Amino acid sequence: MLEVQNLNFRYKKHNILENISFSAKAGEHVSIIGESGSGKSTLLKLLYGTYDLNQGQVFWNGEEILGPKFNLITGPNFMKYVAQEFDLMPVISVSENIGAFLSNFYPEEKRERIKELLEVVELTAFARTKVKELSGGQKQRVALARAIAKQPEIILLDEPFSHIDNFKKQSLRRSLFKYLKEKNITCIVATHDKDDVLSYSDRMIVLHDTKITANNTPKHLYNSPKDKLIASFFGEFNVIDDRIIYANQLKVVKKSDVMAVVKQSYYKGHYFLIEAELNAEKVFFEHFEILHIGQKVNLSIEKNCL
Ligand SMILES: Nc1ncnc2c1ncn2[C@@H]1O[C@H](COP(=O)(O)OP(=O)(O)OP(=O)(O)O)[C@@H](O)[C@H]1O
Repeated sequence: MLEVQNLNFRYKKHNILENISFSAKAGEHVSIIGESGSGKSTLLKLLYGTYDLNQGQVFWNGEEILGPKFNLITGPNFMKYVAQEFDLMPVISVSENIGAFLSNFYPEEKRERIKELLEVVELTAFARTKVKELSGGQKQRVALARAIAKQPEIILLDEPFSHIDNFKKQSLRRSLFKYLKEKNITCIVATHDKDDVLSYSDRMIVLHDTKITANNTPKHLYNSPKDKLIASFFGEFNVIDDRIIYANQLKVVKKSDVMAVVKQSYYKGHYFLIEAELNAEKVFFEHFEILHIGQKVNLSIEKNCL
């Protein structure tokens, strides 16, 4: 179990994180979200022992994770951290990078393990390719495979799919997160992407203004976003009578007391996002077909919680 107790950290005089406390059980998947610059990457680095804390403590199964003042080598061996800049060896192959920290005493097992890892990150076809010849997304996949090669107890992922294209992202996400759950590896992910969170995270921690402002299940935070920051993470929304109403909760109906004028329709694949004007304010709603500029529509709020 990871336990973070009253962590405080500043870069020089600039407070980045204050009074951060949370825990994560074995096998739990926790997402850290927040605006750019809110301290997500810094928090992961602190969990890994990259810097000394100004205050507070971090424990894994009761063992304290200490910073460079107390450790020559950053990062305990039960923990792996995949940074946004992946630190690979460019002139050796994908397989050699993935196997770099695996024991050479059992060559057959090592080969099998590398094969399994190449499958998890869908890089089997690139096994012999030199890392310097890979794209950014392919390098990121090598870094992920290398991090899980020795089966850590806990893995820290900083925007793990940021360089990976949409074609691959969905299947890679399913494959990696399923693998971590099966192996009971605790996973802490800093992300901007709701698709990393909604289907996979047990908990979601929101960082804002140096503090944790929410720590709950994604389902709870989606259904009851307590502020605009949380709602905006999940999608387009409106504030109507001081309530947050997602665009997909506002419906066009035959009759209602609320009339809006369509300003724009945005094609989204299986629906259109409609921007309209209601009492001189912008509103957004989803509709199954295009609506034309100037068209008047009646709207109604429909709570469609799962
Ligand atoms: N090495 C550093 N020295 C000084 N300030 C830093 C350093 N690294 C980050 N910061 C500052 O700390 C704050 C938090 O940065 P951090 O990278 O943790 O945010 P983030 O939430 O991960 O952002 P993003 O989503 O853009 O990756 C920012 O204001 C940043 O400028």
